[in-house]
Amino acid sequence: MEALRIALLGGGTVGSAFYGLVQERLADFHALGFSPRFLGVLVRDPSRPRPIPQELLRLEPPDLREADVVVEALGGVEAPLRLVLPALEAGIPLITANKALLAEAWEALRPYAEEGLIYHEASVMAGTPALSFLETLRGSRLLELHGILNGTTLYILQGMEGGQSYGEALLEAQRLGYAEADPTLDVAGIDAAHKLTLLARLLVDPGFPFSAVETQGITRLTPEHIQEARARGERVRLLASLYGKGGRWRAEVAPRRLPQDHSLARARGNALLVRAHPLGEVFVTGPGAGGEATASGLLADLFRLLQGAPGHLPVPQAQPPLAEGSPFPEVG
Ligand SMILES: NC(=O)C1=CN([C@@H]2O[C@H](COP(=O)(O)OP(=O)(O)OC[C@H]3O[C@@H](n4cnc5c(N)ncnc54)[C@H](OP(=O)(O)O)[C@@H]3O)[C@@H](O)[C@H]2O)C=CC1
Ligand SMILES: N[C@@H](CC=O)C(=O)O
Repeated sequence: MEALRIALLGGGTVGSAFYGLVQERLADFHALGFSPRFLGVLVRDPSRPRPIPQELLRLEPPDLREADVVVEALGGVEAPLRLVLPALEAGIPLITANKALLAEAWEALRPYAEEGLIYHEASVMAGTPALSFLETLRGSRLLELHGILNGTTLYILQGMEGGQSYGEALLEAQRLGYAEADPTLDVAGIDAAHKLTLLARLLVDPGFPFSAVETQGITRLTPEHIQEARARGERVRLLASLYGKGGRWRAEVAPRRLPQDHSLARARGNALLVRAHPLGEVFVTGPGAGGEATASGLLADLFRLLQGAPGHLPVPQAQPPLAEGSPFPEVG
């Protein structure tokens, strides 16, 4: 049995769930010939209660170059970047759920992603296949993509449809561990824009800039918008859309009106709808936030790594759109 030394950065909602899931799935590691061992778990406040043994908690990161794999669930950009870069330089693979890091620090991380050292299934739609789903679609050319990529805003919009207030629904999403540490990232559409950037790099342009995503959130939506949509037989969802317009890719995050019987409107979880040539239309839906759902995505990546598969590779070169897309109407 080969030892597998894991350095875990972050022991919050996601990091704690990942630690627990590794313990629960020891038999699967053993079946692959590995015995996992945590070198340490980086946190800010070791006195906070969490389901990780106290002796593993670290205020300073363990030496990441002693790890076989670094799993990052800290959040933010600067702090994780400073920690993971030396490990990547040393050729140590990184598994991360941190879409902000990938979206905003791409210039530094791209060479390692192109080497296959970065695994990030959990960064988009948590454990529901989004990146692996889109990788298979590379056999076709993307025509357009529309996704519900943020669980917090979906939860808020569903709550408002059921008569909850915006504030109550947001608090509940935070309690469930769906929201970012700074929930402005969710409600202002920035988290969905981070995720859309990653999907664009995987499918249409390896250098797609985060700044190119036109982003609106749900903060100016009122209960009246939701009720008016319902009266018209529609639902409002925060959609992340990537489509061709005037020969260029447009990436937008905005609240959109969907017919209530549309697959995206009916989805209870996060969802991704893709039209591609010659494949046609494909749709995937499932949980896109929460500790366990995200830990499942991280663990899938760890198994992928142990079985010799590379990380998530950006598309090799930019591809112009084949056709004009048809985004859903915006609200208001
Ligand atoms: N929650 C979710 O549903 C999902 C989250 N993600 C991503 O996963 C990552 C983690 O999210 P989540 O677990 O929810 O966040 P939390 O805030 O619950 O956890 C963050 C963890 O990182 C630690 N931490 C943060 N900054 C530092 C630092 N500078 N130094 C040392 N420790 C630090 C915190 O320590 P302490 O506990 O002491 O405060 C905490 O343990 C984020 O990138 C998020 O976007 C991705 C998909 C879904
Ligand atoms: N805050 C995010 C967590 C998962 O990425 C969300 O609500 O979707």
